Amino acid sequence: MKILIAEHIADEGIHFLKQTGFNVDIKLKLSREALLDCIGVYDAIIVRSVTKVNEELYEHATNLKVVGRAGNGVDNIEMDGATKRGIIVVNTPDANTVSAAEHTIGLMLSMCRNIPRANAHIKSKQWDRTLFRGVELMDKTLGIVGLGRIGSMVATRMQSFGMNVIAYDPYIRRERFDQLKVTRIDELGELMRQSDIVTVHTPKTKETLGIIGAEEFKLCKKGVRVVNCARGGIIDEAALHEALENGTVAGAAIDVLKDEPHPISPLLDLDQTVITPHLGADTYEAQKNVGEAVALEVFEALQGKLVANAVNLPSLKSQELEALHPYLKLAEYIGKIYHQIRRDAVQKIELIYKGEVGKMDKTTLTLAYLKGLYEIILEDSVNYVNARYIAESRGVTIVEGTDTISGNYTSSIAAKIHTANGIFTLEGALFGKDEPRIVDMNGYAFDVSPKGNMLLIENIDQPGMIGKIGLTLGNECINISTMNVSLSKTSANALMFLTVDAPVSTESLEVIRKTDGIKNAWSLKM
Ligand SMILES: NC(=O)C1=CN([C@@H]2O[C@H](COP(=O)(O)OP(=O)(O)OC[C@H]3O[C@@H](n4cnc5c(N)ncnc54)[C@H](O)[C@@H]3O)[C@@H](O)[C@H]2O)C=CC1
Ligand SMILES: O=C(O)C(=O)COP(=O)(O)O
Repeated sequence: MKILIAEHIADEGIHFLKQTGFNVDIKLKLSREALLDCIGVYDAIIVRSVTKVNEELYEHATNLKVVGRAGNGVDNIEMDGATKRGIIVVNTPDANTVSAAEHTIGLMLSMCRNIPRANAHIKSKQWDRTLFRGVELMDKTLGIVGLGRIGSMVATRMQSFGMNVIAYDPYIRRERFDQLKVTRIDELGELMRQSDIVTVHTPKTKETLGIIGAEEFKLCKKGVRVVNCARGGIIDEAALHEALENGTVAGAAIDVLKDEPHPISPLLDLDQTVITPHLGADTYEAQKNVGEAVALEVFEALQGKLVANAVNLPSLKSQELEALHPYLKLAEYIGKIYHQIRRDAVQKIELIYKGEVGKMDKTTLTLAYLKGLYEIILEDSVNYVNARYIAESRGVTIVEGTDTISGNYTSSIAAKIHTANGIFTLEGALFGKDEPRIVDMNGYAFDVSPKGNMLLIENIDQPGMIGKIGLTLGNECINISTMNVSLSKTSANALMFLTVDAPVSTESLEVIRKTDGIKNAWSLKM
């Protein structure tokens, strides 16, 4: 596997990837043309916030399986393009939070006390103490837009400065505001009215781009100050420039610009601004954390593992993933069976999660089922990332449900596949901690461990069939490890699941199918 590191990450991360045996190329500052030229040979790319991972890049990246974002914001990565191609995008959202929060506070203090200008002044060998009078933070109101990881760290730290902290974040539960002792404000306009300093900590999205603009500045106290350590453009730069010039806004502290990495913003020319070149995550600690985290995630994602910080997958914590693992295996096995037996196009899938498994993350379990289902026909081109996309693009309706009652088992997953030619049902249960079993197929009861090479035989339920099948398989040099027979409750047929030592060839399958009393036979690979 080949990995391209396209932006600088810490040595710890590079070292980790190299010792895994992967082929690691470090090509920093490649021109766009050079990047597009070489990306085709890579299985993974690691970037920070500068490289645009977009449709143009995906079109050249014919081998790409993983995009590793060494950092938090993923606004430089086009998610739909990645998802439909099955490219997994991973990031490291917790690794640089402290640094970003501390930089926000550093910027805030620098702005309020005019530290950068005073520093430049004295370094030019001047000493005038009348030019830099600042303002205190104590007893001022800090308005936070976006009370997520960084916003809440800024909140608690600024409370220790004696600030009154209020926040606007409609997506965060009230309890979280109470827990942080932050006053919840229901409207952005109201936050603008009350704040002495406003700091933004949202991701850059269609909704947040320009969320603070000319209209919002009209609502502010005269002399408000603003901080943007999130993404360029969340505070509209033209509106901010105007508000700084007309005195509505007294100061702006900014780490991120709309046109970075090009230092062309008119904000750079104003005395009232303190600006850093996107340094929020630039500490030794954050870079070490980020580098190690992204390296591990890229390594795991390349091995097909479900990674905790996969951005285009449901988000799960590592402990949740661990608990989910045996159920994911079960869901995937159940998925794998249908297309090894039937070809009929799937119209609708009903998945019922029964018992304990009903309390777990159904979205991810359904992805595992769909991955299993499509792996049989699409092989490696399906994974957790694009499994649902594939189903939906084929017009398949997916219905998920739960049932607190799971019959004889603590947990089971029942799949009902609707096709133009009828319904196919399959149920799998988990035995012990992590043993998947097939317990029912189309009304035939079983207790089968789905593993390795298997054979499914449908035969007439008449004396001597087991011996006959044993003899036929023996003649074909097929060694049987286990055999599980189930009789139909409604017809004179039986179904038989066998585990065999080696794959059953098409020729042998034909011989088995022609054996007297055998109605059909399928070779399965689990
Ligand atoms: N300057 C730098 O070097 C760094 C910048 N960042 C940026 O910081 C930002 C925040 O990061 P985290 O706190 O980790 O993200 P987070 O996802 O933990 O928090 C973001 C919060 O914004 C809220 N939000 C989303 N849309 C909103 C809206 N329309 N109005 C109000 N609130 C809204 C969400 O509910 C969430 O609580 C991101 O843009 C990230 O890229 C992160 C690290 C370093
Ligand atoms: O992690 C983030 O979102 C950041 O903004 C840090 O970006 P960077 O990795 O320093 O280019």
